[in-house]
Amino acid sequence: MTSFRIGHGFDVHALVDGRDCIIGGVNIPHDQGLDGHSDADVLLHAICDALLGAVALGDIGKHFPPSDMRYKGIDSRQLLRHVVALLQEKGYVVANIDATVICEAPRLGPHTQQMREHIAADCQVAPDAINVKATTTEKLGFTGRGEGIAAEAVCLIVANS
Ligand SMILES: Nc1ccn([C@@H]2O[C@H](COP(=O)(O)O)[C@@H](O)[C@H]2O)c(=O)n1
Ligand SMILES: C[C@@]1(CO)OP(=O)(O)OP(=O)(O)OC[C@H]1O
Repeated sequence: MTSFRIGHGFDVHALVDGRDCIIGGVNIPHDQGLDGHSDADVLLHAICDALLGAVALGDIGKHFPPSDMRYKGIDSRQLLRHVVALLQEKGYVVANIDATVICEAPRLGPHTQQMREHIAADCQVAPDAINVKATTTEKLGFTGRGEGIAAEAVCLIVANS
């Protein structure tokens, strides 16, 4: 019988002056960027947590501690590729991922296709196995006030044998 597992991830990073706004591996033009120990790619972090959750391997902070200087400023695509390798060691491959980025600004619609292509390449799947959505919170809450950006992701993984 084919073995499937699901996972869920959620992440938030603050919007601050003087940082790049990197989401889904795309550097998006914006007057502020995301703060963090790494490049603070909130979408890729939610996806890493979903994949780690699916194989019961904890979370991103366990594998890449923010106290470890090896991860300072790291491109989160490297973290995602490492997580996918861990999945493969456990005998699983990605079936599909669906994710939502939550922010008032910047507008993400023009960039979601490129995000999908990056995520698909890093997960070694076709782009149509990856979906990236964007929503505002109608100016409500910390995302609505532009204080930060949140992302959620769910994934399905399948045993590769
Ligand atoms: N940062 C964002 C937020 C939203 N979008 C797109 O706008 C649509 C409407 O957003 P609502 O919050 O009013 O539902 C949404 O479906 C996205 O396509 C965006 O591009 N960037
Ligand atoms: C990605 C890591 C890497 O040190 O740092 P941050 O960029 O601070 O991101 P976070 O989503 O808080 O996850 C923790 C860390 O694993």
